[in-house]
Amino acid sequence: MNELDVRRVVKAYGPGAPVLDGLDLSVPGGALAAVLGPSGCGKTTLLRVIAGFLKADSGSVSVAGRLLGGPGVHLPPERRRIGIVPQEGALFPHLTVARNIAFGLRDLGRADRRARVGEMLDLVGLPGHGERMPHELSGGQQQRVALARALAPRPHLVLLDEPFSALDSGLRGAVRAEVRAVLRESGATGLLVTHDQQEALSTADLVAVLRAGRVVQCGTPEALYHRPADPWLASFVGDAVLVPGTAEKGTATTALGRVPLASAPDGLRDGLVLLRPEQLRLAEPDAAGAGASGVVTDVRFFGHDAMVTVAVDGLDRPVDVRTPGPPGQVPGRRVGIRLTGEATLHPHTA
Ligand SMILES: Nc1ncnc2c1ncn2[C@@H]1O[C@H](COP(=O)(O)OP(=O)(O)OP(=O)(O)O)[C@@H](O)[C@H]1O
Repeated sequence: MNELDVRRVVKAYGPGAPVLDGLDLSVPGGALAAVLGPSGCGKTTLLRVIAGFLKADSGSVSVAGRLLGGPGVHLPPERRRIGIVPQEGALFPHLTVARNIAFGLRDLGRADRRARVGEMLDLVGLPGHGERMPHELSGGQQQRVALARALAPRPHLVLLDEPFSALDSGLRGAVRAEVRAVLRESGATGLLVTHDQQEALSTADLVAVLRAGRVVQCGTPEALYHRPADPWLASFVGDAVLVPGTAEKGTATTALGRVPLASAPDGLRDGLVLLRPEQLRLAEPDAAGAGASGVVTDVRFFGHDAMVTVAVDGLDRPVDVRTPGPPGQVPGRRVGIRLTGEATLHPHTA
């Protein structure tokens, strides 16, 4: 199985703090991993180090057990067997779709090249489009051709650098799903760089969040969302409700009620309890099971759901409750709150 292994990679552009500061990242063969982080955190730098366009100051990069960059080793990009799907304008505008896809297949004979281009066009759902010019395709079709071009030489790893950012939002979801399906079918390992949390959570098997030059957490989308390493990360990947609480025997007691803990640092008793707004349910103020009550201060309706802000008795800051469908609430109404699921506990200082 193919596998990407990035070990303790350091990369600085100048005398200041390094952009990558001892970064570790492993991606199992066949998985699609997303590298997610705020603008300027070093995502593109990491991609360029893996691809071989940049040399790391120290550390190593291996793919499929082969050392590509490390002490005394720096293979050029064309010898790394890595495919790249860049942001936009990815295709050579003066070449047909077939010639774009055949670009990395110069080592094959004519007949084999032709056959491989045909296979790739089928794989990305564009059979018969080989003689078109890139400008004759939609944005989504162009990205599929870019993916076909990257996959054609059978790379061990495909790097996707914000490949959906130029697509309008209506098209983005569909193209993402197609790209994911094509990558699965090809069996290639993928690394998708994005600053879009929804994209990372909905598209990737694994999400690695970058901050201050390191991966702060790498896990499945579910683990990242429900067991975030710290409150910053929790807020970065979604909406978070943070309330003070006390832990005892795996359960936290808060002003919102009691909730089982999915994780807590060893020995931590008092801290911040982290929940997602959809774990809070509105109830009648005196309903059985309601752990708290308060007054609705704001209601925002998003169509598929709504966010209801509640000033809870005993809490300094209001909390957000996500409710499905029309909220059926108005500011000023008194409501109860019930907690569901599990929470995580974090130190106050985190
Ligand atoms: N060639 C360069 N020379 C000097 N500094 C650079 C260079 N390239 C990037 N940087 C700096 O390194 C940091 C990380 O940049 P990088 O492009 O890797 O971040 P990113 O996470 O991809 O950001 P974005 O999401 O905005 O694309 C930034 O502070 C950037 O200004």
